Amino acid sequence: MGTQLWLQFVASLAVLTIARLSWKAIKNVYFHPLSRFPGPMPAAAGSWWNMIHELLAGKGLSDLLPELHAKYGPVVRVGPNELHFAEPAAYREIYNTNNRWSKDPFIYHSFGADNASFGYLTVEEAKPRKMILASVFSRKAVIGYLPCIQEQVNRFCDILAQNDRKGHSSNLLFGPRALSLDIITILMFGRSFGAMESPDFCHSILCSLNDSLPAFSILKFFPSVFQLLEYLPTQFLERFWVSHVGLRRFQSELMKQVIMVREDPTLLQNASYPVIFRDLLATDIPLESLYSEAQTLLTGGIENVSNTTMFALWHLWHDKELLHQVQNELQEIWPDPNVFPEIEALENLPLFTAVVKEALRLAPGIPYPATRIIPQTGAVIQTQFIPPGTVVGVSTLMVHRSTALFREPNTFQPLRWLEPNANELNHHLVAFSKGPRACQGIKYASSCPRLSVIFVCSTSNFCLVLLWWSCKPLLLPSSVASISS
Ligand code: HEM
Repeated sequence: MGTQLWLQFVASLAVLTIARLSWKAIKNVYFHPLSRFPGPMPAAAGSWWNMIHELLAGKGLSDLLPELHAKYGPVVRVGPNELHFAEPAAYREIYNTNNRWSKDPFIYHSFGADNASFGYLTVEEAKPRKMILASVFSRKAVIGYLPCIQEQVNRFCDILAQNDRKGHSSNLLFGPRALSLDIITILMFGRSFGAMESPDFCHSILCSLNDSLPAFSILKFFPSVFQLLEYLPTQFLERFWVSHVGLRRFQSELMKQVIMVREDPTLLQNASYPVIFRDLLATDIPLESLYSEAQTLLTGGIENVSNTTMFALWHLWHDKELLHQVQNELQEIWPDPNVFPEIEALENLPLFTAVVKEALRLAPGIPYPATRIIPQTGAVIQTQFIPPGTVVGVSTLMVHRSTALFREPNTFQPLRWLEPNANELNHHLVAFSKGPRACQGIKYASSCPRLSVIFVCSTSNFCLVLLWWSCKPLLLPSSVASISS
C-alpha cells in the first residue's frame, strides 16, 4: 500500500472513531434512560469527564459533589449511567439491610482485591467470607485484642517521649500509621512488622502504600494497563512511574508474608493474641483470595484506623482546653496509673467517645460514593423511579457535612455528640456504612482509635505544629515548642 493510501486509511479510521464516539455521546445525553436527570452535559456524555477531573485536575468525584449539588439540585447525573444523591434520607434508602444491591465493578475491581470480602460484588458471593470475618471481628474477639492494642500504644508513647527527650520532632502522619500497622499485623499474622522502629515511622510498607495511592486512580480508568505493566521490569517502571512501583512493592511484601504463613501455619501457633489468619487458613481459601483478603484487612486496619486516630489527636493537641477536659474525664476513672481500669469503663468515656465520633464524622476514611447497582426491578429513591442497571451512590461526606443535620458542619465540635439530640445525630453517623456491605471490622475499628487516643492522652502532652509547606502534622519536642510559643 502506498503512503497516500495509508494516510487515507488512518484518516478514515479517525473520522469513523470520532463519529462513533460523538454518536455515543449524543445518545448518552439525549436518548439514555437517565437523560431526564440534571448534571453537567460532559458527565452525561462519557466517563472521560470524571477521568479528566481525577487524573488531570487531581479532583475526585467526592471533591466535586458539593459544587455539583449546589448547581443541579439533590440528584445529579455524574456519569452516563450514574446518579449521585445529596440528601441524607437517600443514604438510608440505598444503604439498608433490605437492599441487597450489588457493588459497582468499576470502583470495587480497581483495588486489586477482587476476591475478598470488600471486592466481591454480590452479597451472596461475599457471604461465606463474611461469616469467617464475623467471628474474628466479634465483640468477644475484639476484647481479646485489647491487651495487644494497649501494649503497642504504650510503645508508641515511649517513642514519642524518647523523641521529645532527644529534642526530635515526631511525624504525626506516619506515626499513627506505623502504630496501626504494627497492631493489625500482630493480629493478622502473629508478629509485628516493626513499623514503629523505622526512622521517622516510615516503614517500607507504609511508604509503598503511600506512594501507590495515585496508581489506584489510573488503574480504575485503565484496568488493562495493570496487566500490561506486569510484563515490564521494576527498574524500568521506577524511572517512569514511582507510584506503581510502590503498589508493586506493597503487594509483593504482603504476598511474601501470606505465602510464609500459608506454607507454615505453625508460625501462627505461638502468638500471644488470637490471630486472624489462623481462622482464614483453617478453610481452603485459594492463595490469590487469601492475598486479597490480607490486602483488604491491612489497608482497612492501617489507613482508616490511623486517619481517625490522627485526626482526633490533631484536634486534641490543637485545643488545649478540650485536651484538659478529656484528661480530667480519664483521671476520674483512672486515678492511679498503676491500676488499670476496666476496659468497659475506658470504652464508655463520653467525651473521648464524642471526640472519636467527631473525627469519624469529619474524616470518615472512605469519602467516595460507595456505588451500588439498581437491580432488575428498578427502584424508587427520593420518590423518583430509577431504572435497572443504574449506578447510584451517596458520599458519606455529603451526609456528615449536611448543614440540615450538623450545626457548622465543617468545624470540629465534639460536644455536639453530648447534646440532647445526640441520638438523632448517631443515626446519621455513617462512617462504617450501613446495610449488608457495611464495615466488617466495625467493632475493632471503633475500639482501636478510641483506646489509642485514650492511652496517648493519658501519658503525653505534646505540642503540635502543621508544616505549612507539606501540610504534614508534626509533634514538636517540648523544648522547641516552649521557645516557639
Ligand atoms: C475507622 C476505621 C474504619 C472505617 C471508617 C471503615 C469504613 C468502612 C466502610 C465505609 C466500608 C464500606 C465501604 C463500601 O461499601 O465501599 C467498609 C467495608 C469494610 N471494612 Fe471497614 N472501616 C474501618 C476499619 C476497618 C478495619 C480495621 C477492618 C478490618 C481489619 C475493616 C474491614 C472492612 C471490610 C472487610 C469491609 C468490606 C465489607 C463488605 O463489603 O461486605 N474496616 N469499611
